[in-house]
Parts: sequence; structure tokens; C-alpha cells
Amino acid sequence: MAPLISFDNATKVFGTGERAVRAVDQVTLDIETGEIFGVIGYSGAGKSTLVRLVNALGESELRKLRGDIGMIFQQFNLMSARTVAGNVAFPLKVAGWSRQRRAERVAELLDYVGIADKARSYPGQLSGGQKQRVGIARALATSPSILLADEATSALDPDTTQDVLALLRRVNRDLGVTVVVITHEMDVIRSIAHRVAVMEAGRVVEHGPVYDVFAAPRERATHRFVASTLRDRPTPETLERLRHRHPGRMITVGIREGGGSGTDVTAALRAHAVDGTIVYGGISEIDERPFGSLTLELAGTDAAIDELIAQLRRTTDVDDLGTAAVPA
Ligand SMILES: Nc1ncnc2c1ncn2[C@@H]1O[C@H](COP(=O)(O)OP(=O)(O)OP(=O)(O)O)[C@@H](O)[C@H]1O
Repeated sequence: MAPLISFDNATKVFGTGERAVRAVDQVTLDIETGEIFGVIGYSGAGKSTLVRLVNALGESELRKLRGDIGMIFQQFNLMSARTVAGNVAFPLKVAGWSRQRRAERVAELLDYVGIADKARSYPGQLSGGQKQRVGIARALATSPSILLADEATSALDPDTTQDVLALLRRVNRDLGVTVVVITHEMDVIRSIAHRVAVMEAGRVVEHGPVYDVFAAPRERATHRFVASTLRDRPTPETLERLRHRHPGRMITVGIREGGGSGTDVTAALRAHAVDGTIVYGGISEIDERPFGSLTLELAGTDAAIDELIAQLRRTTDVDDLGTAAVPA
């Protein structure tokens, strides 16, 4: 199937001469129908500009697509003088829907996003999470096939963020809407994206399935984003402290789907008569698959520990951290 959105060597330059900024620099990227695609980067990386290019297609393309792209924003962009129902009805009005059909569609949408009771409220009377639900209802009004979410959860607290992300996941799954999420937070990517592109200085420096990018980040920026969300591996400072309490041989074992599970670790310890104490770690989910690591202090003969590590390395990555006396 042909991609829904295709960037082919896309470039956007602001300004001219010495002051020219290449906000988007030779980006080639395909977004497939039905996926949740994440674009992550630090402030100024060019994410918003890239997504705005989707909205700025040539006239004929645009006519074909008008009403086919919904958009939600960090600051919600609701009309404060209109009620919730009025905000959601607005794009339908623009599209020429009758009053009766508008009312039906608005009721259906507000029910879907879980704020049917707020139809007559004004945006100023709503919490941030409720405002974003209105934004989502409005963006979905004309049944678009693409939803662009530009930092849509960046103004929300962590719990509300998870609620809104769960709603976006439903929109993708139940309604088959292709969702493009722009964010600077790897937590957001980890929670809902299937594939991700990492942007830096206008370029896509790395992209692929979220699980693969997490499991084997190649670029420095990607390493930083991954570390910012998992926090499962001890930093050098943490390791220093751990060594005081646990002077023995330590290893960090990657926990993955299809190899390197907690069960594998337990079985390997037993098979080699090595005792393992879990001293650090975290296992969570990426794209609904297990992912993380465990750091263990091991007690056993050197030979047994070496064999244990060799066995684990057949299915997952193992960092040998050495001992307090002889760090690796
Ligand atoms: N209209 C404009 N005129 C001039 N420069 C611009 C304009 N829009 C964006 N830029 C520049 O392009 C670069 C990329 O900006 P962009 O907003 O796309 O980044 P971003 O990754 O979305 O960052 P943020 O999350 O802070 O919005 C920045 O250096 C920015 O200053």
C-alpha cells in the first residue's frame, strides 16, 4: 500500500543569506496508513515546521485533502466565546452541515471523547485535559483520515497526559485514523507510537519502529531520549553508590521480548549455581512489548559467572560492570 504521507527530500528554509535557517533539511520519510507515527526532537529541531509542511501542500492537493486532516495543539486553540458544543460544531458549519446534522454529530463526538456533560460549558471553565478532549472532538468532526498532534500533551500533568494518549490510541484503533505525534517527550513516544523519527537541526537522524529504536539507539540524541524515559540503567553516579553497598561482580541484563526475559535470568542463575541479587532496574512496555533491564550483584565462582554471562549473551545484551575492586 502506498504511504499516506510521503516526504521526499523535503526542505524548508526561513530567511535568506547569512540569516537563513534550514528548519527542515532534506527529510525523506513515509508515514503509513493506520499507524501512530512519532516525531521527537528538542526545541528548534524542526518538528513543527515538518508537520506544517503536511498542511501546506499545493492547491489541488489541498482541495482534495481539505477536511481530511485534523489538528490538535499544545495550547488547545479553542474559541473562548463559544461553548464546547459550539467549538466542535464550528468545522461542520464551515463545511456546510445543516443545524440538525451538526447537533447529532457534536453529541456523538462529545460522547466519544468523554465530555458529553460539558457541551454547554465554555473553554475557560474546563481543565487542561478536558480542553484537549474538546480539541480532539473538533479535530475529528469531519472524520479526517489524519490527525496531527503538535505537543498535544505538553501542557498537561502526567496523569492527564496518559488519559489523552489513551484517547488518541482509541482514535487510531477504533476509527482507523493515522496519527502523527510531535513531541519532545520520549514518554509520549513510548506510550503510543508505533514508529518514530528523531529530528536534530532540521534533519531526521534516525527512524524506525519504536521498539527497535529503543533497543538499539544509534545516534547520541536518541540515546539521550531513551535514557530520559526508561531510567532503568544506573548512571555512573548511581553505580558509584551501588558499589558501596554491593562490592561484588555486577551485570546489567537487557530484558526484551523473545529472549532475555526475567525467567531466562532466573533459569541461567540456577543452571550455573550463581546467586543473584537485583540491585537496580526497571521493566516497562514499549509498543505493548516488555522492555527494560535488571542490574544484579552476582555471587559465585568467576568461572561460573563467566559461563552465566556467556549464556545470557546468546539471547540479550549483558553489560559486565565488574566489581568494586576491579570495575569493568
Ligand atoms: N516563521 C519562521 N521564521 C523564521 N524562522 C523560523 C520560523 N519558524 C520556525 N523557524 C525556525 O526554524 C527552526 C525549527 O523550528 P520549529 O518550530 O520547526 O522547531 P520545533 O522542533 O517544532 O521546536 P519547538 O518545539 O520549540 O516548536 C528554528 O530554528 C526556528 O527558529
